[in-house]
Amino acid sequence: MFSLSSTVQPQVTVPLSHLINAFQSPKTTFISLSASVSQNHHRDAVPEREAPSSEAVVNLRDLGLSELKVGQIDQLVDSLLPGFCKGKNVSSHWHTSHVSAQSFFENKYVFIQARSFKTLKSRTRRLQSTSERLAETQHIAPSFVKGFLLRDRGTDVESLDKLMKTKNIPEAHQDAFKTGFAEGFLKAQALTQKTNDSLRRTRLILFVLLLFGIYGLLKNPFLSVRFRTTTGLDSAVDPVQMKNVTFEHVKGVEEAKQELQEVVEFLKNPQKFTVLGGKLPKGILLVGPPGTGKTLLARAVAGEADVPFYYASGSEFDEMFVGVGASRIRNLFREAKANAPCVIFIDELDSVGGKRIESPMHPYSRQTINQLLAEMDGFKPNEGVIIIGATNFPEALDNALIRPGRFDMQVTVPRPDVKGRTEILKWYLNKIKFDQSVDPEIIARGTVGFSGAELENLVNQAALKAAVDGKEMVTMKELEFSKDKILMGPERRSVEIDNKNKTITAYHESGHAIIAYYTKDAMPINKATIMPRGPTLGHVSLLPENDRWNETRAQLLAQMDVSMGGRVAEELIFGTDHITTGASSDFDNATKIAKRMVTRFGMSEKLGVMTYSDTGKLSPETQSAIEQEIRILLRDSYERAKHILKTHAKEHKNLAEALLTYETLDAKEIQIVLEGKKLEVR
Ligand SMILES: Nc1ncnc2c1ncn2[C@@H]1O[C@H](COP(=O)(O)OP(=O)(O)OP(=O)(O)O)[C@@H](O)[C@H]1O
Ligand SMILES: [Zn+2]
Repeated sequence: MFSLSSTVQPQVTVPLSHLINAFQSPKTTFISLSASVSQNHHRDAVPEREAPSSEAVVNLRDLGLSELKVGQIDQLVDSLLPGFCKGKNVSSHWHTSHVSAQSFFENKYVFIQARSFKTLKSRTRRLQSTSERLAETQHIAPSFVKGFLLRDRGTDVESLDKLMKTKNIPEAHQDAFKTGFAEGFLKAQALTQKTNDSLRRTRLILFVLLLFGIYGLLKNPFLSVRFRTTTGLDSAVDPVQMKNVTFEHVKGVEEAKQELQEVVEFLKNPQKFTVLGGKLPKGILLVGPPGTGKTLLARAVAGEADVPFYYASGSEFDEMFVGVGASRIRNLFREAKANAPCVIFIDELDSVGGKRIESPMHPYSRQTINQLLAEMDGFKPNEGVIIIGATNFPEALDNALIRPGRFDMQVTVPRPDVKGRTEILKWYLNKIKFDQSVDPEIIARGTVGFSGAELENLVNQAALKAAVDGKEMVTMKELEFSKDKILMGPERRSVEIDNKNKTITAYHESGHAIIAYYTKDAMPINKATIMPRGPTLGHVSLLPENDRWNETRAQLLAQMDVSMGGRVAEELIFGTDHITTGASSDFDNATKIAKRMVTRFGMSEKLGVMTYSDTGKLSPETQSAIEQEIRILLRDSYERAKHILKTHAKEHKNLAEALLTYETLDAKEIQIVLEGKKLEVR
């Protein structure tokens, strides 16, 4: 690996003013846009309202009986009877004049009607259009208009009657005055009606929106959890039927599946177990690193037995409010017992059942644990409820929880081995389109330590990469790409690396590759690249044939030699004065191996088979003896690497040149180059 010790990360600096502009410009567009929208809206809305109106109508509209003003009456009179008011003193006492017993309608049409009447007819009429009403006025206006006039404004009607008297309107003009007055009133009514209608409509829309809002609030899982948190104690618990998840879906954890098989049998037929007097554990603890399929296994147990599955996460019970966590546990168990046989799964058990009794961050955790313990003690083993807990830190669990009668069965769910990884990769590859040349085992060999979830992610990322590149199928290239991305960070294609550095990197990486290729006990090469990725400028990846449970002395020495290859290449090709800092992580690696060989594996003749755990506490003599041994191992390794590179100088040069041309070479291509053949042009 050619590591980048002091690369300055490119930073994007944007002047503050640019940022402010960037924020303001969309804002202004938005404002101007919304302004234009509202203008349009007005442009549309105004004609609709104004359509049949004229100057007079606008004035008459104000003549709603409740707000009838003397000045306006004058205007009205003036517009209907021009010149009539001129020279006359307008009485300002009309409001207080004596109340006539009859309205002007009664006078005219001799229609006696009780005041304050309100009929359905009148209401419907109000909804009719103004023009229709105007046409009708001649015929039915008396009873209809009167309905409005008399509604509850009797005094005003009488005042109007009086007004005509005080204004001394001549007999001949009185009818015209009255008709004009009635027309104005009707138009005012029509307008008020329209406004009321739209108000009612708006209210209805707002109400419906509010209902939707509340519904959404309750449906949204995040909000509903919050909601439950605050409303308290009656959290709803819904089981999930897990018919579609079975043991078939969980790959590479055969032992765990076997152990859980008997739990499935028990759930399928609890009576069978009771008859024989067998006692099954109440709680099963799944222990393993994140993403290894613990949740999936618990689901599969419920799915295999075809029973309800209750999911809860430990952190859900962890409440700041007294009693809420405990009450949730109570609810969960009550529901489950009512639906036995079933599975309760508590993920992150450590966050509810951890040993943090007096922590101020979790003031009521003790209460919650106690409730959990009480519930677990509270039902009989044959009741048909199985509690499966999952944790990454079993050592953090409260001792009371792992006592017999509670979580008394532990099932380890480890990271998958090479066989398990191959199975998981095959399982997820079958869900996407992949090329026949894809060999899942090669990817499995290069992904030591990956969990099931990480392998699923690897396949998914490869599929995404293939889609982005416009490919029809996923090939090894995409799988390798996503593996490297997960392991070492994304490619840094944008970094401009000058030719000199590129050449150094090419020789450095080829150095590693040559040593790996010509050393008997080294791991086979998988790939060499000079593409910068994460903090490195290039790397060579090696693949163990199998997960290595044990390593031999020869294998450890070979690993050291391969590490040395990079620096040795720099020294041989560019000279001692031009060696670079790029080999630092190679030396870290080699030193670590040498140190473990001496202090832990008993592989140094001088220091024997003794282990030295805390080197700081050793005598100075022993310390220097250890250092001496480590140094010898490293020096010998360096010399071996030098020897190999000198012997294969030609191959070294060819490989470096091929890397400079192609950037990345896979195992086959490296072999072709090292055998002195020509690479096919890609
Ligand atoms: N052994 C496996 N076989 C198939 N798929 C797996 C396996 N392990 C993990 N996965 C995939 O990874 C996802 C996440 O795994 P899961 O949630 O079961 O892990 P977990 O061990 O419960 O993790 P955590 O400890 O973080 O809760 C699963 O939904 C599944 O898609
Ligand atoms: Zn290196």
